Amino acid sequence: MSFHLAAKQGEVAETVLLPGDPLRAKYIAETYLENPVCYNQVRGMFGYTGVYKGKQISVQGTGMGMPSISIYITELIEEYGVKHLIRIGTCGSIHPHVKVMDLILAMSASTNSGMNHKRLPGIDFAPTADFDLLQKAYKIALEKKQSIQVGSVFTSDFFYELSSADYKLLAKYQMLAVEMETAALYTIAAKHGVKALSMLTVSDHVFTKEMISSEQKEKMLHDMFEVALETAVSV
Ligand SMILES: O=P(O)(O)O[C@H]1O[C@H](CO)[C@@H](O)[C@H]1O
Ligand SMILES: O=c1cc[nH]c(=O)[nH]1
Repeated sequence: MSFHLAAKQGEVAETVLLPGDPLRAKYIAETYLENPVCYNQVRGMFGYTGVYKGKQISVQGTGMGMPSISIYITELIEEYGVKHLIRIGTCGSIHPHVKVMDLILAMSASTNSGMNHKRLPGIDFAPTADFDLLQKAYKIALEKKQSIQVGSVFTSDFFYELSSADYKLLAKYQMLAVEMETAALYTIAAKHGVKALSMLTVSDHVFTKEMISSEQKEKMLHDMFEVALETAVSV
């Protein structure tokens, strides 16, 4: 057991999918994995391990925001030896070229969080995806004819406080979308020399206020889960 995870040694796979919503973790395990075993229910943050196409895969909820995901991925890496971490999240488009329902593969993540200034004093660290995972996921998403965007995202501590002017400035610098965890994932993966990728379904557009319907969301999340699972078995 670690502080926030009830798994015993050997119960977590080397490759873990990471949705923010713990119920999404439960859904993925029960829908896509053979013989799923729930290893964590502490704080309702479900974690499961099962088999996909012959390979052990885990799926672990992370909660929302950098502090929450930081706790889970630190314990997954340090206590359970996880080597590949693939976030499967949602995000809001801030860019004219990025439509709702697109799949974003986040090459890098800027942030307004102060965590990395504390971690790396005097440095503006550039949290970056693992290239091997990124190119594998890109190839798989292309084969599945998904509408893919590859680029930089913005990881925000705020869901509500940013203004239109803030979002416009981010878009001017070619940030495609906002979400709340990727910068922490990439930073902590880099610290431990393990591989990480964040893939994000665009659930809404910050400027147009367009949102995907629940049926569209189900389909788009399904498409993203398949890309994530295929990527997971390819590493
Ligand atoms: O859908 P998830 O993975 O939770 O990701 C996004 O949704 C949450 C906000 O609603 C934040 O966690 C944000 O990053
Ligand atoms: O963090 C998020 C996630 C989805 N949509 C947003 O606008 N922000």
